[in-house]
Amino acid sequence: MAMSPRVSLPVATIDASQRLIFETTEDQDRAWQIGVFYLRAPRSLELDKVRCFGEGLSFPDSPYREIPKYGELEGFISLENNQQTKLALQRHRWDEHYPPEIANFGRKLDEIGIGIVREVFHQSGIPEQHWGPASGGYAAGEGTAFLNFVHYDTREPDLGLRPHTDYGFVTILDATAPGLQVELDGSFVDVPVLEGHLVINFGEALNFITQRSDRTVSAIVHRVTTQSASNPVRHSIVYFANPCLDGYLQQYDSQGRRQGSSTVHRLFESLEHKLTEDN
Ligand SMILES: O=C(O)CCC(=O)C(=O)O
Ligand SMILES: [Fe+2]
Repeated sequence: MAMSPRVSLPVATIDASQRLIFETTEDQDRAWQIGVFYLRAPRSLELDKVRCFGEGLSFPDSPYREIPKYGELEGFISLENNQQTKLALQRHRWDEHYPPEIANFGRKLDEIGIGIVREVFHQSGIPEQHWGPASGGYAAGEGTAFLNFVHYDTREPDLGLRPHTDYGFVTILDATAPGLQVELDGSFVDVPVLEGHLVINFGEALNFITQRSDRTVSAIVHRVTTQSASNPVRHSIVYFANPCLDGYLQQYDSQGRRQGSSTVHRLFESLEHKLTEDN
């Protein structure tokens, strides 16, 4: 297979007060502009243990494969026309179906996700009283979130995951092997696994709610290359920070004036078709 160029991404950390810090303002500018960066993983996450849990799900006899489907988006799902197979659950079901340490891990990712979204709002100039309503509750600790455990079915010839942007605000990704690529200047480049770091990318809903503010973030197009049985096995832990799915998103400017809104359904529907339709 032809090698793709590798990208060098900005690196951020989360400080003790859950604020997102970049080494330089240029790094932060680039993260906002391209919509993706690395985040040093806080040690308290105990990623190794959570990775083990995810690996267990790829075995055919895993009891987690019996978790029922809740609608289209939750449960044990094999995505059509993609190799991606996943157990996906929204926050309000974590305690019912995940072991306590996994549900707690999800809540630690909630804190990170909220910290990142709040930093985006800080930079946007949107007055703080609007952050909750603008984000369908997410910035105020509501909204919803998915904690998904993903693997790639190498018996299928498809791409691991077709090119797409994520729907929500922020995606937090931990992957064990190469395969993720992002689109920069019209071509796909590899995002190497950086030990001890998560990959963060911004989604469409965050782009939408910052569009009329002082600082808009981009939602980056990304994909996962076709995984074959001879590749190192790619497992990933994916957390999606989302608005309440039945709610609204609001666009505010830095004067606190409402400039536009959308139902979450309307924004997400258009994106779903792009990912799974055969074309
Ligand atoms: O598995 C990965 O690395 C990427 C997953 C992803 O992009 C997604 O689920 O939206
Ligand atoms: Fe994605």
